[in-house]
Amino acid sequence: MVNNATSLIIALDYPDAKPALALAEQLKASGCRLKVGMELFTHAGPHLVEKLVNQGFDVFLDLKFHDIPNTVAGAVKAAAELGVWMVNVHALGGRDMLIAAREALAGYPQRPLLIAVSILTSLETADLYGMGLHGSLTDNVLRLARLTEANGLDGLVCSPHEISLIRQSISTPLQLVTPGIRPQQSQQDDQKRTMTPQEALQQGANYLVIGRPITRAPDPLQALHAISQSLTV
Ligand SMILES: O=C(O)c1cc(=O)[nH]c(=O)n1[C@@H]1O[C@H](COP(=O)(O)O)[C@@H](O)[C@H]1O
Repeated sequence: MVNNATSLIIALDYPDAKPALALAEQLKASGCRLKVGMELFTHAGPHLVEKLVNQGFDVFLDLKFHDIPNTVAGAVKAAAELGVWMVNVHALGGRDMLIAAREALAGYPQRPLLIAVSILTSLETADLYGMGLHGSLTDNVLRLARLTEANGLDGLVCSPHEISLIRQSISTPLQLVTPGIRPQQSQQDDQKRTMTPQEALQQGANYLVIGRPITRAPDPLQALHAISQSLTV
């Protein structure tokens, strides 16, 4: 088990099952959780998700559902039936969609955590203007955080930069899931709102989603251990 492993969600963003299963094998004793996103899911499908669940991993199924309420309700049920630990929808799907997703999971004795994506960590204020979303980036994240809280979801995906504002403004202890995690000297890639793992935990993130700094490292386990070490100092 690595330090703070249960806060780490490793994004298995691979083009097929083979490298994903190979990394999962290396991570078995680490205590980390795994994320299957749309690239891997579209290639490898629900069978791979079940396989990881059966190996004992907590799996975050990150398909960011964003559709009409009936369709999203059916999709989150399908995720629950795969036995995943966490599933997400876009908060921009709106109130009725969020309620439909929550209600769809209500009957499952061991339901997944239902998390809403606020504003993607690859976006900044100028991008929001282009999409017709006015106000500052933090105004938009906070508005979606309030919508998420009001409709009874378990948590929110946001960047670590918004954590303290959300914690100050919202009394419900939402589970805050933060991608855009970059160790010192890592490439930013397509992420625009980033923070180091240590700072993100200090800000109060519940979970850190980390992909390429581990999966694209020459030695992913060594990269994970370096991140883990940085969390203890
Ligand atoms: O929902 C997500 O997980 C997510 C939301 C978001 O706003 N930004 C974001 O990067 N993600 C996911 O988090 C992971 C980040 O991967 P890296 O940028 O490689 O660390 C990817 O799998 C993204 O799909």
